Amino acid sequence: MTQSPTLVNTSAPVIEVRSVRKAYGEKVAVDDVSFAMPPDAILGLLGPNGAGKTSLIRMITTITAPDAGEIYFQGAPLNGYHPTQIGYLPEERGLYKQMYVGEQLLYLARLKGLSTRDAKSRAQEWLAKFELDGQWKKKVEELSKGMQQQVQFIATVIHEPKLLILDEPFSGLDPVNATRMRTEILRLHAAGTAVIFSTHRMEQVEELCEYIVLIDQGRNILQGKVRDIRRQFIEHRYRLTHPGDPLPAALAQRYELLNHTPSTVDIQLSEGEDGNVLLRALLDMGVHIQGFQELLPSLNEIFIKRVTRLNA
Ligand SMILES: Nc1ncnc2c1ncn2[C@@H]1O[C@H](COP(=O)(O)OP(=O)(O)OP(=O)(O)O)[C@@H](O)[C@H]1O
Repeated sequence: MTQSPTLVNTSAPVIEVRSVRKAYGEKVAVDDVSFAMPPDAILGLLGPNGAGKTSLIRMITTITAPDAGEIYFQGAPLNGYHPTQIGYLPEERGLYKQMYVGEQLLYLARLKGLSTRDAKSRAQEWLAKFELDGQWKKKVEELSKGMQQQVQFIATVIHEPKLLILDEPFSGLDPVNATRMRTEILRLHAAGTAVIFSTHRMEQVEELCEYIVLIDQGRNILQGKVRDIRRQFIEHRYRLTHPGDPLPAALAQRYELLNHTPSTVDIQLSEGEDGNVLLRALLDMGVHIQGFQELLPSLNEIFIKRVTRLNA
């Protein structure tokens, strides 16, 4: 039964997961996971296959309940009202293939508490945004896979949820439609919607997410701001871009050089050595510097490093 909203604390984390555990028989899928998601954040929920991400999302959306621990939504214990504040696009798409697109959107929007009138006008508006306005009377099975995905995205956002949970939202979309969906997600976020974004595509996470939670084998192994995490994994490496002339021999004698290309080389410093001192040394050696940049590890490198280290 849907419960009425409890007191909403808009400065509280939109979702707070406290020591949550979930097992399926002997298999512990989520093991003592805790994190708090700042209001209006875009948070990347990451982890290798089988890490427990879907199990966690299913608890946040109240599809299943934790065996232990608590989940809070805007400061209140998760209850039957909260699903109306959440939009979830699961990785397995789940539209009724035989239903007409318009009818389906109205049905799903009504389930989320919209009046028929609002549901209809919003469905028409959203379909027009995705250039699907001619599809109202088509059966879902008559649409391409990418179009079905866009219709399901519309069903996920039509009730203007406070929290959007998107599992691989861009998979199967061509670049134009992926860009269109990304624009709509960012527009919703700018209007105050918090987003949990689950994907294996790290470049998308770097582009969209300010925060990440990384889970592996059911446990939360890394969390925080992407910027801070990248700094934590800093490797004291600098990329020099030069015109392609041979580099002075003294450079290779003094420093470890990596990843040569005709016009770049990465220079490894040891811990405690200063990038500014390196820059000065390059100038003193007469190197023609076209570019000089500290290399921060990518999320992909951090993911592989953390996950393989723990599984070794
Ligand atoms: N209904 C279930 N019954 C038994 N085991 C399950 C069930 N659902 C998930 N599991 C197991 O729990 C673990 C976590 O699965 P989950 O689907 O949450 O991972 P995931 O991080 O979403 O993986 P992926 O990235 O591959 O989608 C896996 O070992 C999986 O086999």
